[in-house]
Amino acid sequence: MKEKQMIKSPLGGYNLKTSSLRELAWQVAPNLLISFRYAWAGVSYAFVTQRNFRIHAAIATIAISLGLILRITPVEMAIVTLTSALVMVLELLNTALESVVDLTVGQSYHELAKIAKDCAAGAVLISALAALLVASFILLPPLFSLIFQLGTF
Ligand SMILES: Nc1ncnc2c1ncn2[C@@H]1O[C@H](COP(=O)(O)OP(=O)(O)OP(=O)(O)O)[C@@H](O)[C@H]1O
Repeated sequence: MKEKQMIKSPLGGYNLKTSSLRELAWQVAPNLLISFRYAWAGVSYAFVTQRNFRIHAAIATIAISLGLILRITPVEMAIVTLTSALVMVLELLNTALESVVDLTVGQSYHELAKIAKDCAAGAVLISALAALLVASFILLPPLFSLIFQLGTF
């Protein structure tokens, strides 16, 4: 049975809190499998429509494969995986935010829409730069030593 609670907000007014269903949602996933399917639909949408997401996915695949080939330690592997995933996660959030902004303001110019989109793009940029640095620190030394070893044969 659905339970509703009216919570007094500190800024005045009330927030409607429901224990199980979100009443304002057009549809709520009835089970975990369908939830997963919606999440996968989001990832597929980003992959098909966002060139940057495809680039990040390709770079992440290369970085993780290199890590396996170079036999870096499990902790290093975890760091490379996490930083690569972070870039893709932020790209997904950037795509979500762009959609919400476009839904709100349509094709009209709004200074706040610009701030929202620019900041979301900035978050992706910073995570990509950090991932590049992390990959350089972890992958380049063993890669260079492998190339050096191959060169000496
Ligand atoms: N409605 C708007 N009002 C004001 N500025 C906007 C608006 N829509 C987009 N812009 C500006 O145009 C830029 C590009 O918008 P767009 O929606 O293509 O985002 P993007 O980050 O370039 O997309 P992608 O991540 O797909 O490359 C934004 O970063 C923002 O500066």
